[in-house]
Amino acid sequence: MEYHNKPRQQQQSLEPLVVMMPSPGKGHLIPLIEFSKKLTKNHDLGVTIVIPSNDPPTAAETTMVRDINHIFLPPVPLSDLPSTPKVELLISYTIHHSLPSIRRALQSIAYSSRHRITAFVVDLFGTEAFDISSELNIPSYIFFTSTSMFLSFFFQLPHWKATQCESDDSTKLVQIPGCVPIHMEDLADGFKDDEILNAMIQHAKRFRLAQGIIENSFLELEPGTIKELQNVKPGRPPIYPVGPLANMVNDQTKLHGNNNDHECLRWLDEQPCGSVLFVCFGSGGTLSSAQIVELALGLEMSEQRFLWVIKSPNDKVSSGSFFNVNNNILNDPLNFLPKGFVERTKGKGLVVSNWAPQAQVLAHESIGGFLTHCGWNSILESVVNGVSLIAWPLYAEQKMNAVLVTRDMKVGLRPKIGEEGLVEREEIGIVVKMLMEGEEGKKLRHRMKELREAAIEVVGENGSSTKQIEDLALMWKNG
Ligand SMILES: O=c1ccn([C@@H]2O[C@H](COP(=O)(O)OP(=O)(O)O[C@H]3O[C@H](CO)[C@@H](O)[C@H](O)[C@H]3O)[C@@H](O)[C@H]2O)c(=O)[nH]1
Repeated sequence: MEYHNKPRQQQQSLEPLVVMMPSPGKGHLIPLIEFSKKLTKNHDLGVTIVIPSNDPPTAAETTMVRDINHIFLPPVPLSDLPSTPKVELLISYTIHHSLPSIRRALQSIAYSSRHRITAFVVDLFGTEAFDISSELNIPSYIFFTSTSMFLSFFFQLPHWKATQCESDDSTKLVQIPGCVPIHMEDLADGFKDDEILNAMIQHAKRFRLAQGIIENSFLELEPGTIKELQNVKPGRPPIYPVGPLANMVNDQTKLHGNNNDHECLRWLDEQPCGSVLFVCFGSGGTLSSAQIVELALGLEMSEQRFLWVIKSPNDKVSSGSFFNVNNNILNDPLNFLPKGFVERTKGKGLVVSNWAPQAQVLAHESIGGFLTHCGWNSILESVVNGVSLIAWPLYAEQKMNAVLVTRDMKVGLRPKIGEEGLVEREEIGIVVKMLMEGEEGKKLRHRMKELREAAIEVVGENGSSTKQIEDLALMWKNG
Protein backbone atom coordinates (compact mmCIF):
# COMPACT_ATOMS: atom_id res chain seq x y z
CA MET A 1 0.00 0.00 0.00
CA GLU A 2 1.31 3.47 -0.85
CA TYR A 3 2.09 5.37 2.32
CA HIS A 4 0.23 8.48 1.21
CA ASN A 5 -2.76 6.35 0.29
CA LYS A 6 -3.16 4.90 3.77
CA PRO A 7 -6.64 5.93 4.91
CA ARG A 8 -6.53 8.96 7.19
CA GLN A 9 -8.14 7.03 10.05
CA GLN A 10 -5.54 4.30 9.78
CA GLN A 11 -2.73 6.85 9.67
CA GLN A 12 -3.99 8.61 12.81
CA SER A 13 -3.84 5.37 14.80
CA LEU A 14 -0.14 5.02 13.99
CA GLU A 15 2.58 6.52 16.19
CA PRO A 16 4.01 9.80 14.86
CA LEU A 17 7.70 9.59 14.03
CA VAL A 18 10.28 12.19 12.97
CA VAL A 19 13.04 10.98 10.64
CA MET A 20 16.26 13.02 10.66
CA MET A 21 19.13 12.76 8.21
CA PRO A 22 22.46 14.49 8.90
CA SER A 23 25.00 14.79 6.10
CA PRO A 24 28.42 13.19 6.77
CA GLY A 25 30.54 14.74 9.52
CA LYS A 26 30.29 14.81 13.30
CA GLY A 27 29.57 18.55 13.20
CA HIS A 28 26.29 17.71 11.42
CA LEU A 29 25.39 14.61 13.44
CA ILE A 30 25.96 16.04 16.95
CA PRO A 31 23.37 18.89 16.84
CA LEU A 32 20.75 16.55 15.34
CA ILE A 33 21.37 14.11 18.19
CA GLU A 34 20.84 16.97 20.67
CA PHE A 35 17.62 17.97 18.89
CA SER A 36 16.39 14.34 18.91
CA LYS A 37 17.03 14.05 22.61
CA LYS A 38 14.86 17.12 23.32
CA LEU A 39 12.00 15.70 21.22
CA THR A 40 12.10 12.22 22.70
CA LYS A 41 12.75 13.11 26.36
CA ASN A 42 10.68 16.26 26.75
CA HIS A 43 7.89 15.54 24.27
CA ASP A 44 7.72 11.78 24.03
CA LEU A 45 8.03 11.98 20.24
CA GLY A 46 9.71 9.12 18.36
CA VAL A 47 12.80 9.95 16.28
CA THR A 48 14.87 7.81 13.93
CA ILE A 49 18.18 9.13 12.57
CA VAL A 50 19.15 7.86 9.12
CA ILE A 51 22.91 8.28 8.64
CA PRO A 52 24.60 8.39 5.22
CA SER A 53 28.36 7.93 5.24
CA ASN A 54 31.48 6.98 3.31
CA ASP A 55 32.89 4.52 5.77
CA PRO A 56 31.42 1.92 8.09
CA PRO A 57 30.49 3.66 11.38
CA THR A 58 33.37 4.28 13.77
CA ALA A 59 33.19 3.19 17.41
CA ALA A 60 32.73 6.88 18.39
CA GLU A 61 29.76 7.29 16.02
CA THR A 62 28.15 4.07 17.23
CA THR A 63 28.48 5.25 20.84
CA MET A 64 27.07 8.68 19.98
CA VAL A 65 23.79 7.27 18.66
CA ARG A 66 23.42 4.30 20.94
CA ASP A 67 20.45 5.72 22.89
CA ILE A 68 18.59 6.83 19.73
CA ASN A 69 16.85 4.81 17.02
CA HIS A 70 19.14 4.98 14.04
CA ILE A 71 19.94 3.38 10.70
CA PHE A 72 23.48 3.49 9.29
CA LEU A 73 23.10 3.49 5.51
CA PRO A 74 25.52 1.47 3.36
CA PRO A 75 28.75 3.49 2.93
CA VAL A 76 29.33 5.28 -0.37
CA PRO A 77 32.96 4.62 -1.37
CA LEU A 78 35.00 7.68 -2.33
CA SER A 79 37.76 5.75 -4.05
CA ASP A 80 36.91 7.19 -7.51
CA LEU A 81 37.33 10.77 -6.36
CA PRO A 82 40.42 13.01 -6.59
CA SER A 83 42.93 12.63 -3.78
CA THR A 84 42.55 16.28 -2.68
CA PRO A 85 38.77 16.40 -2.52
CA LYS A 86 36.66 19.44 -1.74
CA VAL A 87 34.62 18.83 1.40
CA GLU A 88 31.39 20.43 0.14
CA LEU A 89 31.45 18.31 -3.04
CA LEU A 90 32.23 15.12 -1.14
CA ILE A 91 29.29 15.67 1.16
CA SER A 92 26.97 16.40 -1.78
CA TYR A 93 28.35 13.35 -3.65
CA THR A 94 27.69 11.12 -0.64
CA ILE A 95 24.10 12.28 -0.29
CA HIS A 96 23.49 11.92 -4.03
CA HIS A 97 24.82 8.35 -4.13
CA SER A 98 22.93 7.46 -0.94
CA LEU A 99 19.55 8.40 -2.46
CA PRO A 100 18.55 4.77 -3.26
CA SER A 101 19.27 3.65 0.30
CA ILE A 102 17.59 6.78 1.75
CA ARG A 103 14.51 5.86 -0.31
CA ARG A 104 14.56 2.27 0.97
CA ALA A 105 14.94 3.43 4.59
CA LEU A 106 12.11 5.96 4.35
CA GLN A 107 9.83 3.49 2.55
CA SER A 108 10.45 0.74 5.07
CA ILE A 109 9.49 3.07 7.95
CA ALA A 110 6.60 4.68 6.06
CA TYR A 111 5.07 1.33 5.03
CA SER A 112 5.43 -0.16 8.52
CA SER A 113 2.26 -0.87 10.41
CA ARG A 114 3.51 1.06 13.46
CA HIS A 115 4.55 4.53 12.39
CA ARG A 116 3.49 7.51 10.33
CA ILE A 117 6.37 9.85 9.48
CA THR A 118 5.21 13.35 10.32
CA ALA A 119 8.46 15.15 9.48
CA PHE A 120 11.63 14.47 7.52
CA VAL A 121 14.46 16.73 8.75
CA VAL A 122 17.68 17.12 6.74
CA ASP A 123 20.61 19.51 7.07
CA LEU A 124 21.81 22.03 4.51
CA PHE A 125 23.33 19.38 2.22
CA GLY A 126 20.40 16.95 2.37
CA THR A 127 17.76 18.71 0.28
CA GLU A 128 18.16 16.39 -2.71
CA ALA A 129 16.26 13.80 -0.66
CA PHE A 130 13.20 16.09 -0.65
CA ASP A 131 12.09 14.39 -3.89
CA ILE A 132 11.71 11.15 -1.93
CA SER A 133 9.84 12.70 1.03
CA SER A 134 7.58 14.51 -1.38
CA GLU A 135 6.73 11.24 -3.24
CA LEU A 136 5.84 9.72 0.14
CA ASN A 137 3.86 12.81 1.11
CA ILE A 138 6.02 13.49 4.14
CA PRO A 139 6.53 17.16 5.18
CA SER A 140 10.18 18.18 4.84
CA TYR A 141 12.22 20.47 7.08
CA ILE A 142 15.79 21.73 7.18
CA PHE A 143 17.87 21.78 10.34
CA PHE A 144 20.49 24.42 9.57
CA THR A 145 23.61 23.45 11.54
CA SER A 146 25.46 26.74 11.09
CA THR A 147 24.86 30.43 11.82
CA SER A 148 21.87 32.59 10.92
CA MET A 149 24.38 34.71 9.02
CA PHE A 150 25.21 31.75 6.77
CA LEU A 151 21.51 30.95 6.39
CA SER A 152 20.81 34.53 5.35
CA PHE A 153 23.61 34.21 2.79
CA PHE A 154 22.07 30.94 1.54
CA PHE A 155 18.86 32.77 0.70
CA GLN A 156 20.94 35.14 -1.48
CA LEU A 157 22.73 32.32 -3.26
CA PRO A 158 20.21 31.54 -6.03
CA HIS A 159 20.84 35.11 -7.28
CA TRP A 160 24.59 34.86 -6.84
CA LYS A 161 27.06 34.37 -9.69
CA ALA A 162 30.52 32.88 -9.47
CA THR A 163 31.92 36.10 -10.98
CA GLN A 164 30.67 38.02 -7.93
CA CYS A 165 33.21 36.13 -5.86
CA GLU A 166 36.03 36.51 -8.38
CA SER A 167 37.07 39.93 -7.25
CA ASP A 168 40.73 40.86 -7.07
CA ASP A 169 39.79 43.16 -4.27
CA SER A 170 39.58 40.86 -1.26
CA THR A 171 38.58 43.82 0.91
CA LYS A 172 35.41 44.43 -1.13
CA LEU A 173 32.41 44.29 1.19
CA VAL A 174 29.55 41.82 0.86
CA GLN A 175 26.24 42.80 2.46
CA ILE A 176 24.32 39.85 3.87
CA PRO A 177 20.81 40.91 4.97
CA GLY A 178 20.66 41.54 8.70
CA CYS A 179 24.44 41.24 9.19
CA VAL A 180 27.39 43.59 9.40
CA PRO A 181 29.08 43.78 5.95
CA ILE A 182 31.88 41.25 5.57
CA HIS A 183 34.98 41.30 3.39
CA MET A 184 34.98 39.16 0.26
CA GLU A 185 37.99 37.27 1.62
CA ASP A 186 35.90 36.17 4.62
CA LEU A 187 33.15 34.55 2.55
CA ALA A 188 32.94 30.76 2.84
CA ASP A 189 35.80 29.36 0.73
CA GLY A 190 33.49 27.32 -1.44
CA PHE A 191 31.85 30.38 -2.93
CA LYS A 192 35.05 31.26 -4.74
CA ASP A 193 35.08 27.91 -6.54
CA ASP A 194 32.68 27.49 -9.49
CA GLU A 195 32.06 23.79 -8.91
CA ILE A 196 31.25 24.21 -5.22
CA LEU A 197 29.26 27.39 -5.80
CA ASN A 198 27.04 25.65 -8.35
CA ALA A 199 26.45 22.71 -6.01
CA MET A 200 25.57 25.08 -3.16
CA ILE A 201 23.21 27.08 -5.39
CA GLN A 202 21.34 23.84 -6.18
CA HIS A 203 20.99 23.14 -2.44
CA ALA A 204 19.91 26.73 -1.75
CA LYS A 205 17.25 26.65 -4.50
CA ARG A 206 15.59 23.70 -2.78
CA PHE A 207 15.39 25.51 0.59
CA ARG A 208 12.04 26.98 -0.44
CA LEU A 209 10.58 23.45 -0.61
CA ALA A 210 10.94 23.03 3.16
CA GLN A 211 7.96 23.53 5.44
CA GLY A 212 10.25 25.22 7.92
CA ILE A 213 13.92 25.85 8.72
CA ILE A 214 15.12 25.03 12.21
CA GLU A 215 18.20 26.99 13.19
CA ASN A 216 20.74 26.28 15.88
CA SER A 217 20.95 29.89 17.06
CA PHE A 218 19.00 32.35 19.22
CA LEU A 219 17.98 35.97 19.08
CA GLU A 220 20.47 37.38 21.61
CA LEU A 221 23.34 35.81 19.66
CA GLU A 222 22.43 37.07 16.18
CA PRO A 223 19.65 39.65 16.73
CA GLY A 224 19.79 41.56 13.42
CA THR A 225 19.97 38.46 11.23
CA ILE A 226 17.31 36.44 13.03
CA LYS A 227 14.86 39.37 12.98
CA GLU A 228 15.51 39.77 9.25
CA LEU A 229 15.03 36.05 8.62
CA GLN A 230 11.75 36.08 10.52
CA ASN A 231 10.26 38.67 8.15
CA VAL A 232 7.76 36.84 5.97
CA LYS A 233 8.95 36.77 2.35
CA PRO A 234 7.69 34.79 -0.65
CA GLY A 235 9.64 31.57 -1.09
CA ARG A 236 11.09 31.70 2.41
CA PRO A 237 9.86 29.03 4.84
CA PRO A 238 9.19 29.93 8.49
CA ILE A 239 12.30 30.02 10.68
CA TYR A 240 12.48 28.29 14.09
CA PRO A 241 15.50 29.36 16.20
CA VAL A 242 15.97 26.53 18.72
CA GLY A 243 19.61 27.01 19.78
CA PRO A 244 21.90 26.59 21.44
CA LEU A 245 21.57 22.83 20.95
CA ALA A 246 25.05 22.01 22.15
CA ASN A 247 26.79 18.94 23.38
CA MET A 248 26.50 19.33 27.16
CA VAL A 249 28.64 17.80 29.86
CA ASN A 250 26.12 15.39 31.31
CA ASP A 251 25.32 14.07 27.91
CA GLN A 252 28.95 13.92 26.79
CA THR A 253 29.63 10.98 29.07
CA LYS A 254 26.89 9.12 27.26
CA LEU A 255 28.24 10.14 23.85
CA HIS A 256 31.81 9.00 24.27
CA GLY A 257 31.60 6.54 27.14
CA ASN A 258 32.98 7.35 30.56
CA ASN A 259 35.40 10.12 29.83
CA ASN A 260 36.04 11.03 33.46
CA ASP A 261 39.11 8.89 33.10
CA HIS A 262 40.44 10.79 30.10
CA GLU A 263 43.99 11.86 30.90
CA CYS A 264 43.34 15.46 29.86
CA LEU A 265 40.52 15.84 32.41
CA ARG A 266 42.72 14.49 35.18
CA TRP A 267 45.44 16.92 34.07
CA LEU A 268 42.95 19.82 34.05
CA ASP A 269 41.96 18.94 37.63
CA GLU A 270 45.49 19.89 38.68
CA GLN A 271 45.59 23.31 36.94
CA PRO A 272 44.55 26.65 38.49
CA CYS A 273 41.06 27.95 37.76
CA GLY A 274 40.69 29.73 34.39
CA SER A 275 44.38 29.25 33.53
CA VAL A 276 44.34 26.86 30.54
CA LEU A 277 43.87 27.65 26.84
CA PHE A 278 42.12 24.80 25.00
CA VAL A 279 43.33 24.38 21.40
CA CYS A 280 41.23 22.25 19.06
CA PHE A 281 40.31 22.44 15.36
CA GLY A 282 37.12 20.39 15.41
CA SER A 283 36.47 16.98 13.95
CA GLY A 284 38.02 17.67 10.54
CA GLY A 285 40.48 20.56 10.77
CA THR A 286 44.18 20.05 10.07
CA LEU A 287 47.22 22.36 9.94
CA SER A 288 50.25 22.15 7.66
CA SER A 289 53.50 20.81 9.13
CA ALA A 290 54.98 24.34 9.14
CA GLN A 291 51.90 25.75 10.91
CA ILE A 292 52.08 23.08 13.62
CA VAL A 293 55.63 24.22 14.38
CA GLU A 294 54.60 27.90 14.51
CA LEU A 295 51.65 27.12 16.79
CA ALA A 296 53.81 25.07 19.15
CA LEU A 297 56.46 27.79 19.41
CA GLY A 298 53.79 30.50 19.73
CA LEU A 299 52.13 28.67 22.63
CA GLU A 300 55.53 28.35 24.26
CA MET A 301 56.22 32.08 23.77
CA SER A 302 52.86 33.00 25.35
CA GLU A 303 53.98 31.35 28.61
CA GLN A 304 50.37 30.26 29.21
CA ARG A 305 49.05 26.84 30.13
CA PHE A 306 47.47 24.96 27.25
CA LEU A 307 45.71 21.74 26.29
CA TRP A 308 46.15 21.04 22.56
CA VAL A 309 44.29 18.36 20.58
CA ILE A 310 46.69 17.73 17.70
CA LYS A 311 46.07 15.90 14.42
CA SER A 312 48.66 14.81 11.86
CA PRO A 313 49.41 17.64 9.43
CA ASN A 314 48.05 17.94 5.94
CA ASP A 315 49.99 20.25 3.62
CA LYS A 316 47.30 20.29 0.88
CA VAL A 317 43.97 20.92 2.60
CA SER A 318 42.90 22.28 5.98
CA SER A 319 40.02 19.80 6.25
CA GLY A 320 42.34 16.78 6.14
CA SER A 321 40.51 14.81 8.82
CA PHE A 322 36.96 15.48 7.64
CA PHE A 323 37.06 12.46 5.37
CA ASN A 324 39.52 9.70 6.08
CA VAL A 325 40.56 9.55 2.41
CA ASN A 326 43.31 12.08 2.74
CA ASN A 327 44.59 11.76 6.24
CA ASN A 328 47.70 9.90 7.18
CA ILE A 329 46.28 8.60 10.41
CA LEU A 330 49.11 6.12 10.80
CA ASN A 331 51.51 8.91 11.72
CA ASP A 332 51.55 9.85 15.38
CA PRO A 333 50.74 13.60 15.36
CA LEU A 334 53.18 14.18 18.20
CA ASN A 335 56.02 13.36 15.79
CA PHE A 336 55.39 16.66 14.01
CA LEU A 337 56.03 18.89 17.03
CA PRO A 338 59.31 20.82 17.24
CA LYS A 339 62.15 18.93 18.88
CA GLY A 340 62.09 19.17 22.67
CA PHE A 341 58.69 20.95 22.77
CA VAL A 342 56.89 18.33 24.86
CA GLU A 343 59.74 18.20 27.41
CA ARG A 344 60.09 22.01 27.60
CA THR A 345 56.37 22.56 28.19
CA LYS A 346 55.86 19.62 30.56
CA GLY A 347 53.59 20.58 33.45
CA LYS A 348 52.46 23.75 31.69
CA GLY A 349 51.02 22.17 28.56
CA LEU A 350 49.47 18.89 27.49
CA VAL A 351 49.20 17.63 23.92
CA VAL A 352 46.55 14.98 23.17
CA SER A 353 46.41 13.09 19.86
CA ASN A 354 43.36 13.38 17.59
CA TRP A 355 40.38 13.66 19.96
CA ALA A 356 39.45 14.94 23.42
CA PRO A 357 36.05 15.10 25.16
CA GLN A 358 35.60 18.74 24.14
CA ALA A 359 32.31 19.44 25.91
CA GLN A 360 33.74 18.21 29.20
CA VAL A 361 36.95 20.13 28.64
CA LEU A 362 35.11 23.40 27.95
CA ALA A 363 32.99 22.91 31.06
CA HIS A 364 36.06 22.40 33.25
CA GLU A 365 36.81 25.28 35.61
CA SER A 366 40.52 25.31 34.66
CA ILE A 367 39.71 26.40 31.11
CA GLY A 368 40.17 30.15 30.53
CA GLY A 369 40.08 30.37 26.72
CA PHE A 370 39.55 28.38 23.54
CA LEU A 371 41.57 28.60 20.33
CA THR A 372 39.04 27.24 17.84
CA HIS A 373 38.62 26.67 14.10
CA CYS A 374 35.17 28.30 14.51
CA GLY A 375 32.97 25.29 13.73
CA TRP A 376 29.52 26.42 14.84
CA ASN A 377 29.13 23.62 17.40
CA SER A 378 32.44 24.58 19.00
CA ILE A 379 31.29 28.21 19.23
CA LEU A 380 27.96 27.21 20.80
CA GLU A 381 29.72 24.90 23.27
CA SER A 382 31.93 27.89 24.25
CA VAL A 383 28.88 30.11 24.68
CA VAL A 384 27.09 27.68 27.00
CA ASN A 385 30.26 27.42 29.08
CA GLY A 386 31.16 31.14 28.97
CA VAL A 387 34.62 30.56 27.43
CA SER A 388 36.03 33.38 25.27
CA LEU A 389 37.78 32.62 22.01
CA ILE A 390 40.69 32.93 19.64
CA ALA A 391 39.18 32.57 16.16
CA TRP A 392 41.37 30.56 13.79
CA PRO A 393 39.10 29.62 10.86
CA LEU A 394 40.24 26.89 8.45
CA TYR A 395 37.64 25.90 5.84
CA ALA A 396 33.90 25.80 4.95
CA GLU A 397 32.05 28.82 6.42
CA GLN A 398 34.45 29.18 9.34
CA LYS A 399 35.85 32.58 8.25
CA MET A 400 32.30 33.97 8.29
CA ASN A 401 31.85 32.51 11.77
CA ALA A 402 35.11 34.16 12.83
CA VAL A 403 33.73 37.54 11.72
CA LEU A 404 30.59 36.91 13.74
CA VAL A 405 32.56 35.94 16.85
CA THR A 406 35.02 38.83 16.73
CA ARG A 407 32.96 41.70 15.23
CA ASP A 408 29.32 41.00 16.12
CA MET A 409 29.38 38.90 19.26
CA LYS A 410 32.66 40.51 20.42
CA VAL A 411 33.81 37.43 22.29
CA GLY A 412 37.00 36.60 20.43
CA LEU A 413 40.33 37.74 19.01
CA ARG A 414 41.54 36.85 15.53
CA PRO A 415 45.27 36.45 14.89
CA LYS A 416 46.68 37.87 11.66
CA ILE A 417 48.01 35.66 8.89
CA GLY A 418 51.63 36.52 7.97
CA GLU A 419 53.19 36.94 4.54
CA GLU A 420 54.00 33.27 4.12
CA GLY A 421 50.34 32.35 4.66
CA LEU A 422 51.11 31.20 8.19
CA VAL A 423 50.00 32.58 11.53
CA GLU A 424 53.45 33.26 12.93
CA ARG A 425 54.70 32.30 16.38
CA GLU A 426 55.12 35.92 17.59
CA GLU A 427 51.51 36.75 16.64
CA ILE A 428 50.25 33.60 18.37
CA GLY A 429 52.25 34.43 21.51
CA ILE A 430 50.81 37.96 21.66
CA VAL A 431 47.18 36.99 20.98
CA VAL A 432 47.18 34.09 23.45
CA LYS A 433 48.66 36.31 26.19
CA MET A 434 46.14 39.03 25.39
CA LEU A 435 43.19 36.63 25.73
CA MET A 436 44.39 34.93 28.89
CA GLU A 437 45.96 37.85 30.79
CA GLY A 438 45.21 41.16 29.04
CA GLU A 439 42.56 43.83 29.57
CA GLU A 440 41.02 42.97 26.18
CA GLY A 441 40.69 39.34 27.33
CA LYS A 442 38.79 40.50 30.44
CA LYS A 443 36.28 42.41 28.30
CA LEU A 444 35.74 39.41 26.03
CA ARG A 445 35.18 37.13 29.03
CA HIS A 446 32.67 39.55 30.46
CA ARG A 447 30.73 39.68 27.18
CA MET A 448 30.85 35.88 26.86
CA LYS A 449 29.39 35.50 30.37
CA GLU A 450 26.48 37.74 29.28
CA LEU A 451 25.85 35.51 26.27
CA ARG A 452 26.04 32.46 28.50
CA GLU A 453 23.31 33.91 30.74
CA ALA A 454 21.17 34.57 27.65
CA ALA A 455 21.78 31.01 26.43
CA ILE A 456 20.72 29.54 29.77
CA GLU A 457 17.56 31.67 29.65
CA VAL A 458 16.45 30.64 26.13
CA VAL A 459 16.80 26.91 26.79
CA GLY A 460 15.19 27.22 30.25
CA GLU A 461 11.63 26.21 31.09
CA ASN A 462 9.97 29.28 29.58
CA GLY A 463 12.75 30.21 27.17
CA SER A 464 12.19 31.12 23.51
CA SER A 465 14.08 28.09 22.13
CA THR A 466 12.23 25.71 24.45
CA LYS A 467 8.96 27.21 23.18
CA GLN A 468 9.99 26.78 19.52
CA ILE A 469 10.80 23.11 20.11
CA GLU A 470 7.47 22.67 21.91
CA ASP A 471 5.62 24.16 18.91
CA LEU A 472 7.45 21.88 16.47
CA ALA A 473 6.86 18.82 18.66
CA LEU A 474 3.15 19.59 18.92
CA MET A 475 2.84 20.07 15.18
CA TRP A 476 4.73 16.83 14.48
CA LYS A 477 2.73 14.84 17.03
CA ASN A 478 -0.51 15.94 15.44
CA GLY A 479 0.76 15.78 11.86
O1 LIG B 1 38.60 16.51 19.77
C1 LIG B 1 37.42 16.79 19.53
C2 LIG B 1 36.99 17.50 18.39
C3 LIG B 1 35.66 17.78 18.23
N1 LIG B 1 34.75 17.37 19.15
C4 LIG B 1 33.31 17.68 18.98
O2 LIG B 1 32.98 17.63 17.60
C5 LIG B 1 32.09 18.68 17.26
C6 LIG B 1 32.74 19.52 16.17
O3 LIG B 1 31.79 20.37 15.60
P1 LIG B 1 32.19 21.80 15.00
O4 LIG B 1 32.88 22.61 16.01
O5 LIG B 1 30.96 22.41 14.44
O6 LIG B 1 33.25 21.50 13.91
P2 LIG B 1 33.24 20.58 12.57
O7 LIG B 1 33.19 19.18 12.92
O8 LIG B 1 34.37 21.08 11.77
O9 LIG B 1 31.84 21.04 11.88
C7 LIG B 1 31.37 21.13 10.55
O10 LIG B 1 29.99 21.49 10.74
C8 LIG B 1 29.77 22.74 11.41
C9 LIG B 1 28.27 22.91 11.59
O11 LIG B 1 27.65 22.98 10.34
C10 LIG B 1 30.38 23.90 10.62
O12 LIG B 1 30.23 25.11 11.32
C11 LIG B 1 31.87 23.60 10.38
O13 LIG B 1 32.45 24.62 9.57
C12 LIG B 1 32.02 22.24 9.70
O14 LIG B 1 33.40 21.95 9.52
C13 LIG B 1 31.84 19.48 18.54
O15 LIG B 1 30.63 19.05 19.11
C14 LIG B 1 33.01 19.08 19.44
O16 LIG B 1 32.70 19.12 20.81
C15 LIG B 1 35.14 16.69 20.28
O17 LIG B 1 34.33 16.30 21.13
N2 LIG B 1 36.46 16.41 20.42
